[in-house]
Amino acid sequence: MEQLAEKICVACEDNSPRISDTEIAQLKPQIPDWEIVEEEGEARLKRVYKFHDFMTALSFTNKVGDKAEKAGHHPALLTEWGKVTVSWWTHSIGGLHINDFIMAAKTDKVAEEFVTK
Ligand SMILES: C[C@H](O)[C@H](O)[C@H]1CNC2=NC(N)=NC(=O)C2=N1
Repeated sequence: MEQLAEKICVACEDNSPRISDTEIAQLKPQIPDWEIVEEEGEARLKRVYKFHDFMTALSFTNKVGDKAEKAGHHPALLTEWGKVTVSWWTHSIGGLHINDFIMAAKTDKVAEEFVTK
């Protein structure tokens, strides 16, 4: 099974394909704690990470931000005391692309470096 967290985001254009239901069924088990939610009429991947304080949450946020900038694919990040809500979707196609699944898996890897609760 291809490991999502090891994959690299592909360039994404307006006409890139959304991820298929078959691919979602295959790949979702690698990111079990992520939910697929509908927001503003678009499917998004969303997960809340919990931390023991604000600065740890902020540090996690920055690390995810660095990964995003390097990958050229950017999440919505909501940093609060003790928690960060991360959402991934692909603006250019108004929904989910394989890149979002790759970045969700990479986000889980970043979280492994932190003490979460
Ligand atoms: C030109 C630039 O690469 C694009 O605008 C990228 C930037 N980061 C992005 N991030 C996300 N999540 N979706 C996009 O469609 C997207 N587009």
